[in-house]
Amino acid sequence: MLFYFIPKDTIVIFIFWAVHRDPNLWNDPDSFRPERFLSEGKKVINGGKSICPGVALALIELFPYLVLILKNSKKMLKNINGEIKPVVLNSFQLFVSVKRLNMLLNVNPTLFNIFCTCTTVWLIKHLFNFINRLRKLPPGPWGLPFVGYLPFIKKDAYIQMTELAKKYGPVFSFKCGQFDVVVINEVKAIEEAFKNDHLLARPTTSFIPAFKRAPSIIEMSGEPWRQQRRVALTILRHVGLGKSTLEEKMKEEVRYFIESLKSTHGEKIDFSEVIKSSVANIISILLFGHRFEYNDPMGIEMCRNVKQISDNAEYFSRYIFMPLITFFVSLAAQFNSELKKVTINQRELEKKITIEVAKHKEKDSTHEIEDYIDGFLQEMDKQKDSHTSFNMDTLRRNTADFYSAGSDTTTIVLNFIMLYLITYPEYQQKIRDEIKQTIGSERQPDYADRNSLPFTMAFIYESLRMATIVPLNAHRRASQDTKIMNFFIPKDTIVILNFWSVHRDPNLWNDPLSFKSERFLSEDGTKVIKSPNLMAFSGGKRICPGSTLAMTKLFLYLVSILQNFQVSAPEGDKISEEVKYNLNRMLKKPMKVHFHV
Ligand code: HEM
Repeated sequence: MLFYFIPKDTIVIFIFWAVHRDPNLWNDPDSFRPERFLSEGKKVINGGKSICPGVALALIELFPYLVLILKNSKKMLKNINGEIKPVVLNSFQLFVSVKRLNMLLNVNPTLFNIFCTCTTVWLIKHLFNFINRLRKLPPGPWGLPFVGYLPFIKKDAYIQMTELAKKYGPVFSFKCGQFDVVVINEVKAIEEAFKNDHLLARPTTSFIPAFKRAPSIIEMSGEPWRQQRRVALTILRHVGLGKSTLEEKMKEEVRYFIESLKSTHGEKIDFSEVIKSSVANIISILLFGHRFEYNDPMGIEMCRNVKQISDNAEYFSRYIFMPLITFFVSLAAQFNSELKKVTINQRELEKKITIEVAKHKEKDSTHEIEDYIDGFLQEMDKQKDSHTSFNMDTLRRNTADFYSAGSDTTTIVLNFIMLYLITYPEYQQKIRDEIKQTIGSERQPDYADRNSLPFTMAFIYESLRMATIVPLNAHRRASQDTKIMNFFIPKDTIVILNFWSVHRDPNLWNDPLSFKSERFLSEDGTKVIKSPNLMAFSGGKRICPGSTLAMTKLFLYLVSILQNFQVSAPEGDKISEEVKYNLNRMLKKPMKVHFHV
C-alpha cells in the first residue's frame, strides 16, 4: 500500500480521526458544520469490504431518535439560560433527553419508562440478530428494513437469481419479508442439496392463504409428508402407475385425442385448449377411476379451474415470503383480483372433488381399490388416531394437487414441444423419419419404443431443458441448521434450488441458449444419453413423484402426433415465443396450429 510493505498477520489500525480532522480534506475541520455534507461533502463512515454491517440499521435507529428529540428540543435546550446551545449527546444524555421529552409530552412516567426500555431492548435484540445473521449466512444483496429484498424481486426471478449467483457465488442469501432465503445455484451445490435430509421441508405458508389450515401433500413437511407420500405412491402403483394396465388406458386416451385432431381437417386450432382435457383425463383415471368425455361440463370446468389457478398465481412468488401478513392478504383477497380468482377456482375444483369422493363412499365396502380416492378412504379407516393427517380435508386437497400437478405441467411442456417442432422443422422431419423406420404408420406406439427412438427422446430432453418450466423449484425449508458447500443455512431458512442456473450453464452445455437435441445423443447418434445435469423433475427424496408418468405422456403424445400429422403454424402467422412466469414458466399466448395428415 503506497509502496510500503505490510507483512502477513501484521495488525493494521486505521486512524479515522486523522482523516476527519485533516485540513486538506475539510475546510475548518474543528467546526461543526453539517452544510459540508450538503453538496460536495466527504463520507465519514468507513468503506470497503469490512464496512460495519450495522450501518443501515444504525442510521435507521438514529434518525427517528434525532427527529423525535429535535421536534421538541427548542424548549429543552433553551431551558438552561434562554438561548439555544450546541450540545453533544452521549447515550446516557440521550436517555435523559428522552426522559425530558416524556415530561414535555406529559405521559405517565412509568408507562413511558416501560415503553422506552422495551423499545431499546427490542432495538438491541434486533441489531444483535441482524449482525449475527449477517455473520453466519452466505453473502448476498442488501434489502430494506422489514421487507428485505422483497420489493426488488423481479417478475423473471429465475433470471435475476442466476445473475445474482454470478456476483455472490453459487450459494447466496437475502432477507425477504420475515424470512432468510438461501438460493442454491450450479450443479454441484444443488446435487449436495438433493442429498441433504434437512432440506426436505416446505415453507410453513400455504399456496393460497384461505387454505392454510389443511396443508396438502405438496405443502406438508416432516412425518405427515413422509406418510402421505409413501401411501400415495403405494396406492397409485397399485392402481397402475408404471404398469402396462395404465399404459393401455393412456394409449386409448391418446387415440381419442388423435381422432379429435383428425376431425379438424387441417383447420387451425388452439393447441393448448384441445390438449389439456386429454392430458387431464390420464390423471383422472388414476385419481377418480374414469376419464371425462371432452364435452363433459364437469371435466371442462375442472380443466378451466386449473388453468385459472395457474394463470393467476403470479402474486404467490411474493406472498410466500410474508406469511406474517397472511390475515391481511386473505382480507386483500376481496380486492386483489388475481388472488380472488385463485381462491375461487381452487374452491370450485375441490367442490367437484368432494362430489367424486361422495360417489366413492357409496361403493360397497368390500370393493377392490380402483383409484387414489378408494385407497385413501381405506387408509382413513385404518388410521383412527385423531391427529392423523388422513382425513377428508387432506384427501380433497391432495386430490386437487395431484390433478393440477398431473395435468397442468405436462400440458405446459407439450405446448413448448409444439413450439419447438414448428420452430425447428428439420427436427420434426427427423423424428418423423425415425418413427417411420421403427414403428411405421399403423401400429400405435408403446413407451417401450423409446429404446429404438433415440432422436425423439433426445428432442424431449432438450425441450425439458430449454423450457425449464419449474425454474426455481417448489420452495423448500431447512428443518434444522445445516450446511451446503460449507455455507451455514439456519433452521427455517427458505431454500430455493435454481434449476435455471444449471440448465443455462455454459460449463455444462455447449451453446446453452440454442435448441440442440444432439447434445443428448452419443457421438454416433445411436444412443440417447440422459444427462444428470437435466433437473426438470428436481431430485433426491422429494423428486416429482409423477416424473415417469409425465415422460410416458410426453413420449406417447409426441410420437402419436408426428406419426399422424405434419405440424405447422398457419400461413403468415409467427408463433410467439414469449413466456410468463407464475408458479411455472409457460408460453404467454395461445398457440394456433395446423395439423396436416
Ligand atoms: C413435465 C411434467 C412435470 C414436471 C416438469 C414436474 C416437476 C416437478 C417439480 C420440479 C417438483 C418439485 C419437487 C421438489 O420439491 O424438489 C414437483 C413436485 C410434484 N409433482 Fe411434478 N412435475 C411434472 C409432472 C407431474 C405429474 C404428471 C404428476 C402427477 C402424478 C406430478 C405430481 C407432483 C407432486 C404431487 C409433487 C409434490 C411432491 C412432494 O412435495 O413430495 N408432477 N414436480
